[in-house]
Amino acid sequence: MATDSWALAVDEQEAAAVDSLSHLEIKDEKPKDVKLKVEKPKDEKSKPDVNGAVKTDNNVEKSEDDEKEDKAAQSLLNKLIRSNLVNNTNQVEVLQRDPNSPLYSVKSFEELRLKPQLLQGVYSMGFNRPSKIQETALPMMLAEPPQNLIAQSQSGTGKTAAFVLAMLSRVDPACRYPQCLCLSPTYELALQTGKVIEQMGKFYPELKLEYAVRGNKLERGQKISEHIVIGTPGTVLDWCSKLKFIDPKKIKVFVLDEADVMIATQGHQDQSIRIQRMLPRDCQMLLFSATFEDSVWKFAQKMVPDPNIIKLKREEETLDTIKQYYVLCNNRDEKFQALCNIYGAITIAQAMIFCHTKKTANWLAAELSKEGHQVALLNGDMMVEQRAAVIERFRAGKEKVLVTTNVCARGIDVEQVSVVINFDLPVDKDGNPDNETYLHRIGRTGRFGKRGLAVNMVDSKHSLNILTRIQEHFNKKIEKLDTDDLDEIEKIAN
Ligand SMILES: Nc1ncnc2c1ncn2[C@@H]1O[C@H](COP(=O)(O)OP(=O)(O)OP(=O)(O)O)[C@@H](O)[C@H]1O
Repeated sequence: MATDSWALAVDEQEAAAVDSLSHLEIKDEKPKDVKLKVEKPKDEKSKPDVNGAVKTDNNVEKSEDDEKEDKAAQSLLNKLIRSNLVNNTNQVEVLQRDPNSPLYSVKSFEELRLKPQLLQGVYSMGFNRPSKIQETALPMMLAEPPQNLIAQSQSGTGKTAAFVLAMLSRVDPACRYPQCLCLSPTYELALQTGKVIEQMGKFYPELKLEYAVRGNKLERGQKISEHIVIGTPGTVLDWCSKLKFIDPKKIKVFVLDEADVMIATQGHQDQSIRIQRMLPRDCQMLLFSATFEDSVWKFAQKMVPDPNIIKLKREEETLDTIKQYYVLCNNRDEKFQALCNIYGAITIAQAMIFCHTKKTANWLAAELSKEGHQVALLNGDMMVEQRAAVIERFRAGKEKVLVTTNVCARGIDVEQVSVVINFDLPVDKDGNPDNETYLHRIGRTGRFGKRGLAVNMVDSKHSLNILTRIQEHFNKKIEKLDTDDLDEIEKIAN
């Protein structure tokens, strides 16, 4: 990788996000600081929290920006802690624009007839064969004439790698202007995708990439010669319209990534639509989302005319292999005592403990540490990179207990964790049982049908009512456990 904007070594990923920005002029900020910031939309009223800490206390009513920050932070966290594909055995659902044309799917990257330098890039990333979603999405994205695509599949199933490969395949390096434009909801997510472009394009040094992100100030009147531009909607819109750094009429591929995160901010939706309207009719439009609720679908339809649609359902989680218990307590201290009794009676390899607020999580982590446990704490005040580091340590077994609020740990797979303790039961913002979160905390996918143990702490009539409703919802008995009876606790472990 010979150029300044591409000069990244694959094995120096951590330094890469900073390095890749080193050519950018960041006003009033050292480039090193920039990486840690969570991008705020331009219209946001300034908050005291300028260090990018993502405030995510569960019991605080969320503004639109908070919602978006949660989603964007979660998405970034997932990317930072993931090194492999998330496996999925579900069938891909395909809706073709032209149902009469044959549906191609590939089992190898060779079948795609990629340029050799791209195939080399793919293999150098350790990809042996296309992921489930890639099998169908890649032939569609690379077909001639180009076809539009809306694709939805869970985080970690290979969407980013797929559209990056599509963009790299379509670029003509001889034409020194932007031909592919990719929108990401935040600065950090744009950098993450940029890294994938850089890795996959490692053996294609003629291709150049530019980041259209806040802080990258180019000279007025300048035209960008890089082939691929990745950025956030506000800056990309400025570059396409007011500043005219990019000629949108020359864009051949337009990617909108993380549509579900994007739509959490009305401003971003509007900007994305305005950008889309500037593009030529024959521009290939590709939209990706990890989830597909109605709002995402409506937005997707506005953005992508005549699309093919690909969906890959999440693998179903089930409670079938989980033993569920509840413990009756009167207050927080009794809950803590019950927890200590459980730890005293059975050997727990690794456990995750969920609290409702970060205050409780902080308190509980401190108390457990005093008892001599090695405790990891995920707290809503931590920056995403710090959270990722905590999760990595926990995964590596450096700590045996992870105390967290839900917001910090949503979507983190807990395969190796056999015990989950709901120190507080999951409730939504109206105080009703949050069944989905309950399932995600303790459920196991069929394939990993390992046995697990879940203990729910109940400390009031209200929480007993929540528990009863959760039990009814899943139609699975949650047994009462007397934590003063050591023999009884021992039995549950067998
Ligand atoms: N064909 C493949 N073979 C092996 N690993 C792959 C393949 N495709 C992608 N990966 C790896 O799997 C992980 C997830 O891929 P990717 O980031 O593309 O998923 P995603 O669906 O875009 O996730 P998100 O929704 O979080 O952006 C990454 O570590 C990526 O390098």
